Amino acid sequence: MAMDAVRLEQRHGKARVRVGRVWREANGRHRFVEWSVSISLLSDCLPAYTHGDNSDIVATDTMKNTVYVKAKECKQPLSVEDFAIVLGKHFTSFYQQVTAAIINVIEKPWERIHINGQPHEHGFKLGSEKHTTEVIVRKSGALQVVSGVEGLAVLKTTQSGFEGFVRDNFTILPETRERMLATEVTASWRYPFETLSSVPAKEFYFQERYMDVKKVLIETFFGPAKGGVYSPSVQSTLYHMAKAVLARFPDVSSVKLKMPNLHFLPVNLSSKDNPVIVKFEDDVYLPTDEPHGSIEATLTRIQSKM
Ligand SMILES: O=c1[nH]c(=O)c2[nH]c(=O)[nH]c2[nH]1
Repeated sequence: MAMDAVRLEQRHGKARVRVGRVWREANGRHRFVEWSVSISLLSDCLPAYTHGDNSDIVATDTMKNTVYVKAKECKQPLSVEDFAIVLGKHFTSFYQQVTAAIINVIEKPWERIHINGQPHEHGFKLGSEKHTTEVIVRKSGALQVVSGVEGLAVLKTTQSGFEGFVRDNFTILPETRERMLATEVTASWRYPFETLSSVPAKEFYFQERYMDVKKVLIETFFGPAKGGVYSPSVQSTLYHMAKAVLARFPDVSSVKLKMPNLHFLPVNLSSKDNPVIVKFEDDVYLPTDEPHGSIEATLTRIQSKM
């Protein structure tokens, strides 16, 4: 049977290239990062798919090696975004057939250890949430930079409720103004820079922005240290968090938040003989993350240019 005409869309790359990089400062202090780098190249290499002709293929093994070469060449500490840009520039300028490079980097949260309040010269411990980025570099110099945080687990023991939702024959969830609220935030935010040359030259620009965005997300989730802030739903809290980021940072053009609702269920225990073994009084909960609510939204500035 003759086949209809087909269209082939393709990309190839190397996923999860792990690299650690130490920078040794003259004063004895070491800087350290651990990255997991994923590369995807867009290139005109259709003959490899259709005719077994690999002559235009950049080997994914070569892409892996490039990560180590570029890590070595970076003589100063840099952010995941800047490293992704270095790689993206390389692949799109070095290879004639590569039209775009999509680079994802996840940084492991190694944090400098403190001994008796003193920052250690070369000791680190693993923290929790991870700094992520996705950078797309095109041969033309067009650029897209998205930064993010992954695994930011937060919980508050009160100041959360859920009322006024649809009730039907299948609904058993009681309305409440008193519950726990727990989530593991995955956030990503997009910068308005559209070309390589418009990226701010300021050292650690992306790293600082990452710290600042995280701070705003956390402060908005919790509210003031005394009293906090009431959350009528995960949706509402998510929206306020995203809005706070856009309001505070003119150089962020959109924010995407994923906030699973990690339920803490009230515990009531009874038996045939003993109707009240444990009565729930906002004190004993069953933590569960399966199933969980899945709530996500993207908030975009309408005028996204600075
Ligand atoms: O904040 C919440 N949003 C929901 O959409 C939802 N659905 C649900 O069962 N509990 C909750 N809580």
